[in-house]
Amino acid sequence: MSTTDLSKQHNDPTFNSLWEELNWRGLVQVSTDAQSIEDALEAGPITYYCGFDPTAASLHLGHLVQLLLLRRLQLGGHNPIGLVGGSTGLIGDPRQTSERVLNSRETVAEWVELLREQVQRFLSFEGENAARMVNNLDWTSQMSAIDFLRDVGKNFRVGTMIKKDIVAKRLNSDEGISYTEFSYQILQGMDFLNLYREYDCVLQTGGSDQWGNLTSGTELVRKVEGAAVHAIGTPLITNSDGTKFGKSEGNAIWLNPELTSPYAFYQFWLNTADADVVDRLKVFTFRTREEIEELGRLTETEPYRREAQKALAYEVNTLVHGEDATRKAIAASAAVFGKGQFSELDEETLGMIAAELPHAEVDADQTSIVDLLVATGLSESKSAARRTLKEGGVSVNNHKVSGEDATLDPDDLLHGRFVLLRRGKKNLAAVTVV
Ligand SMILES: N[C@@H](Cc1ccc(O)cc1)C(=O)O
Repeated sequence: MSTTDLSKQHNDPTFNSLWEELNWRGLVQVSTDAQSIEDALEAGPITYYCGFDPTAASLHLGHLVQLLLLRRLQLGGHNPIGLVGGSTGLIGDPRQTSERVLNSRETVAEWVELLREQVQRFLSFEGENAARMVNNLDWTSQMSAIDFLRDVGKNFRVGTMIKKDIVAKRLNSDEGISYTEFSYQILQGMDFLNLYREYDCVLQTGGSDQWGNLTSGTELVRKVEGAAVHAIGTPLITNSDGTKFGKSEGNAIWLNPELTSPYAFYQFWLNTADADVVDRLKVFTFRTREEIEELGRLTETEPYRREAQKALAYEVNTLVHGEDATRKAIAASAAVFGKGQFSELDEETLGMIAAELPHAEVDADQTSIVDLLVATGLSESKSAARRTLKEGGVSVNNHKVSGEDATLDPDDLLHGRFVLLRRGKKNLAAVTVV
């Protein structure tokens, strides 16, 4: 990922407080005492943290809500701590469904480093409230089992632990829950205590599904230190039509451009439903209330212009992949929708497009358009392909071709290997010549 210029973002000065803005953006689903949090945020810089577990080689869209919340609080003058879960990643936060498979220590350590880089991009490490990165393996790897049970475990009541939402669900499932995953909440609680002691950290943020773990920390700090610390749980993002947010054809949308290309990422946001786009702008961009309300009005009066979706896709893509990648993604989208030239795109961008389309690999001597229409699946048969060609419904790189025996020109091979074939207005496929 490239570096984003974070200095361009700011909180909206029209709100009475940062807390009010977070609520307007719909970022607070659940929290410890709201008034105390608002007061603490107003009283002066506080230190807060959010943790990320290495369960994969990249963070995904669910994490982006947290990354941007970290950023919003830092823009408000507060001191962020980004935590990577070098130890918690070895244990596994219980999921509702089933026990996790343990990953090797090497894999977890590798992923920790990849995540650390991703988290860092959303924080500023300069100025008075410079961010800090920590790894919870640093305060757990040397701890003995005896110390853990005597010093930490004594503060946890099993009765309380089994009432936590996800633990309760797992306990009542056929599969049950291992002692390992059951202990997870103690580790996360210990993190908060440690960060409270070390850095005076008084707020933890996370998804609302983290509520059990968040309160494990606030309760531990209260018990051991007699201090009131806070937690904010953000809502799970849902699509208004009931489909799952953050997936494209069942696949997760990753922040790593090698796992989800900036082009696919841009498309994902561009496809946001009218009914959801205002909510997404609130959560995933730094647009002001006024700007978002205006985009909401445009969505109502002129939905076909998709101004809100374009603003959303532009901004989120820029936040995650940088301005240059976004410009290329926009040019690529224009070409895909027949409003721009494929020949103007660079090789990498064409590769991203090809990866998202029906696709055929052919030899250099296979130049018959009829054959290519069939190979890519754009036409069901050679006779169907001939018919479409005769009707003038086929284009190569957005240029109409005609004649049943049309063939590819060497010039048609973009960057020596890509051809974009279109049938009708909407059906696009890629051919790579190997
Ligand atoms: N449990 C969090 C990650 C986390 C780990 C350690 C912490 O101290 C905080 C958060 C999650 O799965 O998303």
